Amino acid sequence: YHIFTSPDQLDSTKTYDYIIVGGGTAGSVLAARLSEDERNQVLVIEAGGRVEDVLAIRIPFLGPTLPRSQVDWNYTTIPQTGLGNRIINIPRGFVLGGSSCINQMVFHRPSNGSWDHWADLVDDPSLSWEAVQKYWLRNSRLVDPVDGHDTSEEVILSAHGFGPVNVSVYSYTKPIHKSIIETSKKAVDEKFKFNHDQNAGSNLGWGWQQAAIGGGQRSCASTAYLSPLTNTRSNLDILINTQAAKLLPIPKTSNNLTPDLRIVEIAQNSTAPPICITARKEVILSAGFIGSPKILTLSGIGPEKELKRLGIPLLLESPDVGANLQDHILLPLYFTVVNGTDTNDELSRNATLRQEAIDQWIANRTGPMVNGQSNTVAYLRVGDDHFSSAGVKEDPSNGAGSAHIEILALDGFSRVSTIPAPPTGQFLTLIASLVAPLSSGNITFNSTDPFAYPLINPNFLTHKFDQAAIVQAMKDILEFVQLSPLNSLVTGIYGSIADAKTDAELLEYAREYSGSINHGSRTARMGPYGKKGKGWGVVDPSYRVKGVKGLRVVDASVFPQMPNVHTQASVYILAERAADIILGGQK
Ligand SMILES: Cc1cc2nc3c(=O)[nH]c(=O)nc-3n(C[C@H](O)[C@H](O)[C@H](O)COP(=O)(O)OP(=O)(O)OC[C@H]3O[C@@H](n4cnc5c(N)ncnc54)[C@H](O)[C@@H]3O)c2cc1C
Repeated sequence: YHIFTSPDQLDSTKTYDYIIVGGGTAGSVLAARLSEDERNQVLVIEAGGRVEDVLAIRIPFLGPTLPRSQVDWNYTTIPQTGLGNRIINIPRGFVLGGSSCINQMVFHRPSNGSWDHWADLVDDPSLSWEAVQKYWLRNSRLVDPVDGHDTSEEVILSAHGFGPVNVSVYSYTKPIHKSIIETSKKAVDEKFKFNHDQNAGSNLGWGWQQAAIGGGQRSCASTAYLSPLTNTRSNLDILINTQAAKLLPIPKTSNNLTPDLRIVEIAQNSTAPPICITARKEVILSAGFIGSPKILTLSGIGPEKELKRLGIPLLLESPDVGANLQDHILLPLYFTVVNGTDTNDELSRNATLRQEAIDQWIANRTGPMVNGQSNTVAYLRVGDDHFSSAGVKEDPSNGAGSAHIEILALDGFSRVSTIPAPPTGQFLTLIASLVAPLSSGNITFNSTDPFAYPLINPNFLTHKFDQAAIVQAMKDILEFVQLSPLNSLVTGIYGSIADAKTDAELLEYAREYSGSINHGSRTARMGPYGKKGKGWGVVDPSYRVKGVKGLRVVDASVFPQMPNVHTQASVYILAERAADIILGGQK
């Protein structure tokens, strides 16, 4: 493909069949797949720069250094009433490959029942587990960890595919994680049972964590889908460092009143003169759960009241644009472990050790830098009484095989909260996450400047169910660390959580220390064909924006309901499916 850094480098006589706005996780998949047919001329417009320019993207252990760096959009929420009015960081990848290049690489597809539930919600069987299986297989593949250890007890090879994203389990497994898995294998309580492969249909129980890492390097949308095409695909152009501001309708040539939104207005900053490019076939928005509703709104597609307030002429009333925002919260609980246990604490504290590890990684892609931060993970359900006591009639998850809460195990004191890392000692961090939240908010805007930041309000921890579920997650963690053999490694609880005895005190701790695990979604939700208006979604099951022509949205904003796992694999699967639908339509 050709890469351009400024719009004036584009050949002004060249035209494109497809314009993809946002070269992130979904956008990179679409760019690679749509350009497989050499008759298609494809243009990607990406706000950020190139992955190759940032070493920390490639080194898995350095993942946590990427948020708040130059490859992050650096968004924040408005004050969150459920979290003591704190403002929460919302990182998003500002780079070709998007958030897949700055995320923590955990790689989980939702359970089999989740997909079937989504298919029911949007009334389209082509979203069922069985129907999307081919997209899972097409997207990722299991590779050996760099230490070459036998993984047959850790994953089920036959559940995995042959796609470009490399996925592996941890190398050089640490004693804490061995102990966690041993504990789960011995646990009497079903909820803590060992799961041989959390990507094989059921996510529930403890398992060895799978991460988008191969050959010791992060495998993201950019390196997996685009890098292999660097010297091929003359029909793919990628324009970086450039933002799409809004979409404009093609001037009408007939009495057809449906707006045809194939003109993209782009600019490099708010003072640069905007340039318009027209797609012959379609524009696809893949600008993420913040970028896509923003572009729709600035183009006059959104809730009428909101557009009026902003003074944007209404093109199409679409009440769900920017609505239904949900995210998963993250809450770390810290434990001291037996003195001298081999954890990552020294690596995190000692700059010389870290540099040596980076040098080793650069020399031969081995050593501690080849791993992400977590290594074992559990997905759990809460009891049905949690629904009724919160006044909830339906199970908030995607069904009986899906989780409400997650526990991520990190060896060492993880720097994911405002609690300062202690200068000495060895730690285990167990992060509680709510993966089936009912708290829901929105994205709104207070400016028509495409470069202005929106108001992001996930309304974290405002729903009664979420409050009960996070307390349950904390109790589950406190129960698990007392089980054998893990209880012989864990020596105590660290921090003020040790004093929390009642549910109310546990909830207070959660309000004080929760942040986002960065799974924002649903701001241009998918709904069934034919149904329009509030609650029926922004796009149909073929990702077409309802009520206009020439425009689809393909990214995390279209999830019909939150995945009850980490979100990237769902984005990849939905993007592979979108490419298939688009290419199928042109045959
Ligand atoms: C710090 C962090 C940690 C995470 N950890 C995990 C994890 O461990 N496991 C997991 O499964 N998921 C994780 N996630 C979530 C997951 O990465 C995202 O859900 C997924 O990557 C979203 O994909 P997307 O295509 O919707 O958006 P993105 O990948 O964010 O892509 C959107 C792209 O559009 C570009 N863009 C936006 N606006 C414009 C515009 N106006 N013009 C041009 N370009 C634009 C952006 O720069 C970006 O490249 C994490 C996310 C973050 C940020």
